[in-house]
Amino acid sequence: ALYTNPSQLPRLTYDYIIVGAGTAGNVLANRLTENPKTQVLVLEAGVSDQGVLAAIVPFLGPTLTPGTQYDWNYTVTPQTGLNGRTFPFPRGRMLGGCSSVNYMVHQYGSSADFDKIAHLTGEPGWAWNNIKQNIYKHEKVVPPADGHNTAGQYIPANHGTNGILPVSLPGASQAIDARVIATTQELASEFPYSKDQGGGDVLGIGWVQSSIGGGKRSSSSSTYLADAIKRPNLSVLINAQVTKLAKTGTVDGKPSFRAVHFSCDQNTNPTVVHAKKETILAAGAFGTPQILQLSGIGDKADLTALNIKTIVNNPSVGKNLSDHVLMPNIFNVAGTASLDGLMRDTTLFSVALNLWNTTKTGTLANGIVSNLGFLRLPKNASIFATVPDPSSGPTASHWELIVANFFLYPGVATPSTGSFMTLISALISPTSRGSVTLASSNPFTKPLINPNFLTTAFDIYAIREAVKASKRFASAYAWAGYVLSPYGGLSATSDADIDAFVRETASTMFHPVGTASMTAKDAKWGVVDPDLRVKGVEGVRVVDASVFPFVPNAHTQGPTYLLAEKAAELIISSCQ
Ligand SMILES: Cc1cc2nc3c(=O)[nH]c(=O)nc-3n(C[C@H](O)[C@H](O)[C@H](O)COP(=O)(O)OP(=O)(O)OC[C@H]3O[C@@H](n4cnc5c(N)ncnc54)[C@H](O)[C@@H]3O)c2cc1C
Repeated sequence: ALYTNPSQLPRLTYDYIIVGAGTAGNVLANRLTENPKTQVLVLEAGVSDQGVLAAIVPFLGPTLTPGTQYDWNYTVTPQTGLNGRTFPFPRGRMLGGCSSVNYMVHQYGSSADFDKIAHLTGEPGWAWNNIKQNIYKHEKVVPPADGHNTAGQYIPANHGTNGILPVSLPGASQAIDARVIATTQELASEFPYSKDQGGGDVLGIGWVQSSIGGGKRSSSSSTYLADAIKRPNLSVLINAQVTKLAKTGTVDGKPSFRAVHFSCDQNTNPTVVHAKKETILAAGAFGTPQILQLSGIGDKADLTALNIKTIVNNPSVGKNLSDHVLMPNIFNVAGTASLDGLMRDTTLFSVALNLWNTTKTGTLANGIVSNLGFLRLPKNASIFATVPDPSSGPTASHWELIVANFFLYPGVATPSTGSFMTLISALISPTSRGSVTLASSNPFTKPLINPNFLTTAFDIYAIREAVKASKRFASAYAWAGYVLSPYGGLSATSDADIDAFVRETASTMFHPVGTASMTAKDAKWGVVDPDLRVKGVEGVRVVDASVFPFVPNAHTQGPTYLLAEKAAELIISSCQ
C-alpha cells in the first residue's frame, strides 16, 4: 500500500528497505515482492505522481523541472570549464524519481559499455550478452500514438513485447523528420542511418525510442510500482527523506547498517526502521553518496571536517562523477513548421491539449525529439596523437546528435518571434570527473554538486568537433531553403571562438553516474563490488545510476532499468 505518514506503517521491521522510489527503486520494489513472504518497505522523499498532468502528457515533461516541487532543485558549483557559471541540475523528487520527470528517450547503451564494465569488474555477468536478456523482461514495445507503420524504423528482434514498461517510436510526425533521414542518405559516410539504437549497436542516426505507451509517459511508477502496489507485502511511504543509515552491529568483521533513519523535514524527529536482510540505496547519483557520507561511509578527512564519525573510510564515495555535456546548436529556420509557435501560442496549445485529452494523440503525445544518433570522431582526429581514445570501444561513440524541431536552450526562454531548429551535440565519452560532497552534516542541506565539466583536453576538443559536425549536418542539401543561418554564438568559425561559445553555453544532459562506482572486488578504489554490495560494509547494496563507473552510450534510464533487473536477480539468488 501507499502511505503518506509514518504512523500508518504496518510494522517497523522489514526484510528489505529500499531508499528511493525512483527508476531503479521501483523495479526492486516489484521484483522483491513477487515472493509474497518477502516484506519490503520503500522510503521516498518526494511526493506522489498521481494526478500530475505533466508527468503523464509526454510533451509536457520538460515543465516538471527545474525549480518545482517535483525537483530536488540542485545547482552545480561554479564550473571552471564553463566560465565559472552555475546552473540547475534537476533530479526527480516524486514517485518514479527521474523516470517521472525525464524526457523519455529510452535506449540501453552500446554493447561495448557493458563489456567494459564486465572487464573492469572481472564479473562476466555484466557483459552485454548477459545483461541484454533483461531487455525482454523490462520492455514492452507498443505501437506509436499515431499508429504509423514502423517497418525499417527499429529492429523488432532487439526488443521485448512482454515486459513491463511500454516503449514506442515517435507518436507524431514532425515537419523536419524527412530532412533528417534524407541527410543520413546524402551524408551517409559521416552521418549514417541507424536502424535501431536499442540493440547494443548505437552508431548512426535514426528514430528515437521513448518510454511512452498509448500517448502517455511510462515511468517506473506507472509500470513497476503500479503493478506491485496492491501486494500486501509492499509498503511505500512518501514524504520520507532518509537522513542516514545507522550501524547495528558487526558481521564477519564488517559494520552492518540495518537501521534506516528518516523524517519528513528537519524539524521532525526521525523514525527508525530496520531491515532483516538488506538495506538497498536507490536514491540516485546524488542522493546515494550523500546518504553514505551522512552514515559515516566516505572520505575520513571530509567527514571529520563536518564532525561526522567515520565508520568506513572510503575516499571513493561521491567521487568519479561523470555526465554527458549538452551543447545546443540553434539555427534560424524558414516558415512556421517548427514547434516554437505551439509553445508561444496559448490557443494553439489548448487545441493540442484538447486533442491529447480526447484521443491521446497529436504533438503532446510525443516526446520532444524524433531523431537522434551516436557518432565517433574520425580515426585520424589530432587529439588521438596525445590522448587515448576514451570511448568504450570501436563500436561506441564519442558524441551524440539530437534533432529538436524548436528552440531548445536550457535556462533561456524562446525568443518571442522566429522559428528555430536545435541540433544538440552532446559529449558521450567525457574524461572529466567531478564529485558530490557534503556541504553540511545536516541531511536537509543540499550536497555540493561539481560535475567539473569540460576540464580536460579531450572533452573540449570533442565537443568543439561535435559543434562543427552539427553545422555540417545542417548544411546538407536536404536542409536547403529551410535552415537559414546559425543563431547567436553558433556563427563562430575559429576554434577559439567555438570554444568560447561552448564554455558560455554548454550545460548538463542530466545523466550523472559514477558516484558509488562498481569496481572489482580487489580494486583499490570504488564503492561497490560487482554484486553491488558496499565495500567494507555488511547488509547494504546500492542499486541506481551511481554505480556505473562511467557514463554509457545512452540516455541513462534504460541502462539503469537493466541494472535494476539484474540487481533484483542478484539479491533474490543470494538470499535463498
Ligand atoms: C530533466 C531530466 C531529463 C532526463 N531525460 C532523460 C531521457 O530522456 N532519457 C533517459 O534515459 N534518461 C533521462 N534522464 C536521466 C534518467 O532519468 C536518470 O539517469 C535515471 O532515471 C536515474 O535513475 P536512478 O534510479 O538512479 O535515480 P532516480 O530515478 O533519480 O531515483 C532516485 C529516487 O530516490 C529519491 N531519493 C533521493 N534521496 C533520497 C533520500 N534521502 N530519502 C528518500 N528518497 C530519496 C528521489 O526522490 C528519487 O525518487 C533525465 C533526467 C532528468 C532529471
